[in-house]
Amino acid sequence: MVSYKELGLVNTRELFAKAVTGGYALPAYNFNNLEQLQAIIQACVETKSPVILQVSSGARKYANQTLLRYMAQGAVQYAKELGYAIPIVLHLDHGDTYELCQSCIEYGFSSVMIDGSHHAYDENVALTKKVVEYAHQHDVTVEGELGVLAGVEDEVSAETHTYTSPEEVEDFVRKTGVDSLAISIGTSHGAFKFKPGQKPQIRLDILAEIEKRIPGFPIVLHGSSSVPPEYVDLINKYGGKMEAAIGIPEEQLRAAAKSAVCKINIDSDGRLAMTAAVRKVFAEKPAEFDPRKYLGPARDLLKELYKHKNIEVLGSANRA
Ligand SMILES: O=C(CO)COP(=O)(O)O
Ligand SMILES: O=C[C@H](O)COP(=O)(O)O
Ligand SMILES: [Zn+2]
Ligand SMILES: [Zn+2]
Repeated sequence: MVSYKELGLVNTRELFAKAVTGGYALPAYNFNNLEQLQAIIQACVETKSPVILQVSSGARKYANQTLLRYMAQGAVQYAKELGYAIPIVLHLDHGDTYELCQSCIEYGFSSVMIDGSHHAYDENVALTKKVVEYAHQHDVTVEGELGVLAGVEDEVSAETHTYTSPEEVEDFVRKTGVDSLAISIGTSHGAFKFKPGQKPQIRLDILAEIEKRIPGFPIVLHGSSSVPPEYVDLINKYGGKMEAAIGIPEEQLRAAAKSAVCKINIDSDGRLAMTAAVRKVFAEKPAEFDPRKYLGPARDLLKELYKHKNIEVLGSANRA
């Protein structure tokens, strides 16, 4: 058993309490490699923002869970070296079993998500409650989920959104004891969230209804990339093919961040930024073959993106 506390990581409890009262949201950025982690930490140190580092199932398969864990734990020292000790949460994104959550907790994660939203309600309650009981023994915080996002998620795909039903949230939170709740209000994973011609719109009315039922309770939004057109244009300009990629407008996320939404998950925007930067180098300098010469610019653009998110969208800058 490795306690996250000995590693200098923090759980989400106090950070979420401050974010709810302060009217901002914490960034939850996924990472799979060194350059992404460097960009996240540099951006959050420079903007003095607390941060949630997320490890997904895809990341565990791609990069190895142990390696990612040591990297995130090392980030605590890295931030200090950069000159400012920001609060860092190491979070399991979309945990699907009790055993996985347990193993992450034993190896120093400070927060886990148990995503039981694909199960029947009662099974979701039972699974989430079981994870909470174990996690809380170690002062690890737990995110649950109610409602199903459209699109592909951990190889499971849903055609349409099943919006979170506001009637269920109070019962779910009370029965499970979760620390935060991910909801479905029209966001979705990936770069193709809306069809061309469709108005990109999330259901802030459902969010307001949910907040009425569980006032001040920390809410999480998944699938919250904005898919900046400038990145899509760069990708297409330099040989890519990503027509019709559409995300969540930033002003809607800004509005959500001011409410009880206190964690906003962003992964795809980072993928787009890196892809755009790498494609540009490949197109302009075809003889380049040192990975640092294209991953470096990718890291720089990524850092710029995260600083923008912290300052302009989430409001998490200067909250560390
Ligand atoms: O929700 C996410 C990770 O859990 C990421 O969402 P995006 O695909 O919109 O970046
Ligand atoms: O939930 C989705 C995240 O964007 C991570 O996805 P991934 O499993 O492909 O790494
Ligand atoms: Zn889910
Ligand atoms: Zn997600």
